[in-house]
Amino acid sequence: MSVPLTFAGKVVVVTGAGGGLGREYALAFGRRGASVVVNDLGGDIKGGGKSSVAADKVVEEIKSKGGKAVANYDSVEDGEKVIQTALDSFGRIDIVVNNAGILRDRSFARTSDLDWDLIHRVHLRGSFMVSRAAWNHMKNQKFGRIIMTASAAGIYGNFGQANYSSAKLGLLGLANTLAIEGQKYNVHCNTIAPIAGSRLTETVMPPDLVESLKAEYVAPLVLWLSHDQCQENGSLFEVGAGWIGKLRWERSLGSIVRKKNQGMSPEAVRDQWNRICDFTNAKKPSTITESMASLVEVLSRVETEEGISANPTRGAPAPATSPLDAVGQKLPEMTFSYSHMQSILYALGVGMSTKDDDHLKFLYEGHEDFSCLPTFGVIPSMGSLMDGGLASLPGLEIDFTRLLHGEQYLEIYKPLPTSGTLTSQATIADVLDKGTGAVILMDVNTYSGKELLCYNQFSLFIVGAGGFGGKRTSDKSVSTVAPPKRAPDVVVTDATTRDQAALYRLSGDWNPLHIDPSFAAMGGFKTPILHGLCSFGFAGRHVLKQFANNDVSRFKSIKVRFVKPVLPGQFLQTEMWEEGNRIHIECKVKESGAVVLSGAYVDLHPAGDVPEVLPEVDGLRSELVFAEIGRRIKDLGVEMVKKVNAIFSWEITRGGNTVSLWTIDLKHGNGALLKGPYTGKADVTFTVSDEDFMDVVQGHLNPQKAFFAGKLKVRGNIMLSQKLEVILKDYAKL
Ligand SMILES: CCCCCCC[C@@H](O)CC(=O)SCCNC(=O)CCNC(=O)[C@H](O)C(C)(C)COP(=O)(O)OP(=O)(O)OC[C@H]1O[C@@H](n2cnc3c(N)ncnc32)[C@H](O)[C@@H]1OP(=O)(O)O
Repeated sequence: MSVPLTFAGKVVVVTGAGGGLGREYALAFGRRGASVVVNDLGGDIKGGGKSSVAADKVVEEIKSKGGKAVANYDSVEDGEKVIQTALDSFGRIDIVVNNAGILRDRSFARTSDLDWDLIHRVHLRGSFMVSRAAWNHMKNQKFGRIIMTASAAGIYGNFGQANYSSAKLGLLGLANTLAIEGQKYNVHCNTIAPIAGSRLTETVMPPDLVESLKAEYVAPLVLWLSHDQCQENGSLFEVGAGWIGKLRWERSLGSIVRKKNQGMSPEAVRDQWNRICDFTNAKKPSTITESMASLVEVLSRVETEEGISANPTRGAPAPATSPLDAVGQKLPEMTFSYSHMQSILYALGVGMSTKDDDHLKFLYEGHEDFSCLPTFGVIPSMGSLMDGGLASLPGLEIDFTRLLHGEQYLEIYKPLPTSGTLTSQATIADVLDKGTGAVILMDVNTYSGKELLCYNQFSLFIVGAGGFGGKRTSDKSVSTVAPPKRAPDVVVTDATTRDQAALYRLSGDWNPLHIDPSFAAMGGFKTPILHGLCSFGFAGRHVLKQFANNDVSRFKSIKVRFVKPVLPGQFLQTEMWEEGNRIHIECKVKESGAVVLSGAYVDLHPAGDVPEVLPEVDGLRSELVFAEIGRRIKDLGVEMVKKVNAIFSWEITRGGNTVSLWTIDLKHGNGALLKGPYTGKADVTFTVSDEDFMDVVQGHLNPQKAFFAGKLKVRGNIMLSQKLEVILKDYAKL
């Protein structure tokens, strides 16, 4: 048996409680133990006259059944007096039911100033005055329930009720805001649109319909919404004849009607009208944040895309897409030109300072060893990605207020130049469904000319976008690694400044989340948060200094997971464990002790070990070749075969003749690249265009470079053993 809802100890004010719905509410509250203030001015339905009779009768009725009640005869416009009665009689106020109302129906053309003002004063201003008088009492006692009474006339409009409709829907707006402001004080405000046979409805409905719309079929909803067990807040209900339904907003997906850097024309609006009004796949924003978020997303799309031409099927509903559609998609090539200024700006952005002597090599272009920080490797693709490249992919309808940087892996193949022009190619490697969010894995290769300089794996966490039916893990993801279970070998504490994010963003991550308080609020943050890659840069340089003496050529790779946001101005504490050439990292916010970077590590090249440079390859390392080949083969979706083969080879052919054959023996050390005649069967064959072929044989074009540049094409069957793949992965970890 369910426990009855009681209101013992609670004090309720019901306005307009002399009859109809208000009377029913007052009686019901009285029966269930509440102390009731029965407010009624005793006027007629048009707002004329004044009498205490109506309220007194209801008070007597409540008392006669053993309840507690007092009458109040003030106008709701004197809200203070109404609430004062509750305070004087019962010492507190817990619940306000704004019910009082009058009608002055007129067709719009005949509505006088008085008709308009009177209705607004009683309904809208009256509810405001009574609620405001109760508000602070409710806030202070951390409990309050307010009911607003709207009407179907307000929601849908009704002939002859322009004044009433507008006041009634005004009440909904008032309630929505009170719900937000009261939430954290447990002061809830909901709105009902009752359809009940009352003095008001009698004037517009036939008597038999009025009969079935009894006030007693509305009161139970009011009581439930007023109870402390009920957590509903900011909602609107239609109720009548024993039926209750909840209402919400629905918004069409809409359409972008302008192009980047162009104005917006009424013709474009006309041409997109069907799409604008099409409710297929409609959204249901329930907060201003949700509503704004899609606008932000639209803005970012306008900046990158095509606008109208993005919707080739004019007038047709947008096709349903899934995040999984994005897997394997490549983004347009990105070009990034920079001078020493960007290198220096980045170094400042991740906390370098001239107060540390050994930072000068990163801050002064005249320094004899002027260098670019290795973690700058995340920057060349950042601007283009943030400019909307990512959002342009099918299936990735990213709500940017919900995008958090989840993880980052960066591998450097050659120290980054302090200036230059680099190109980057990005591919969506996978999309994961983490339940609480979606994770987008994006692989980015950055080249200087044809030379691969670095590889990034961005892992982007879209909060709330999970549940689309994707897989939870991916073999494409570079894993985090837990630190050893012992005290760290080195701990460095470093201050971020209040303007750290404002400075860091100048390096290309323009996400407003890090600077704009209102955007941050949309993402649920009290203040803008620091870029994940800024803390990443701090941690990276801590390792570089402590374990590699700031020698950038020793920095091989870095992986981090961002587990909690950092606020600009907080202290970062980087704990480091040395395990051979791997330095494990965990980063905390010193003030709170909260771990912010976890499972992180930096891999260093051994001291004194010049990275192995293949004679023919001009700077490319053999394991990189493996990793790249592995990635490319996987990209081709080749079926795995059980054949285990430690020799991986490919040949360059022309006219069916093998001209050059390259073999990688995975058994040998770091994977030496062997050149020479190979008598066995080649597992992989690549072909090359005549032009490129000539360049290769004449020594102008290195085969590996041609391969990376996509000039060597795969031909024939490719067989890749599982063992080989495992080995390739192991190489990636070296
Ligand atoms: C477009 C251009 C590219 C560049 C984009 C750059 C954008 C930048 O401007 C944006 C930023 O810099 S944001 C600032 C940096 N990031 C952060 O502060 C995020 C901090 N992390 C969090 O808040 C939570 O971990 C959070 C919210 C991420 C996850 O927390 P929960 O939802 O509570 O998840 P939880 O219950 O702990 O775990 C659920 C599953 O998700 C996995 N997971 C958790 N944290 C993850 C993370 N950080 N990255 C990836 N996966 C993560 C968990 O492992 C778990 O999955 P499983 O059960 O399979 O293990």
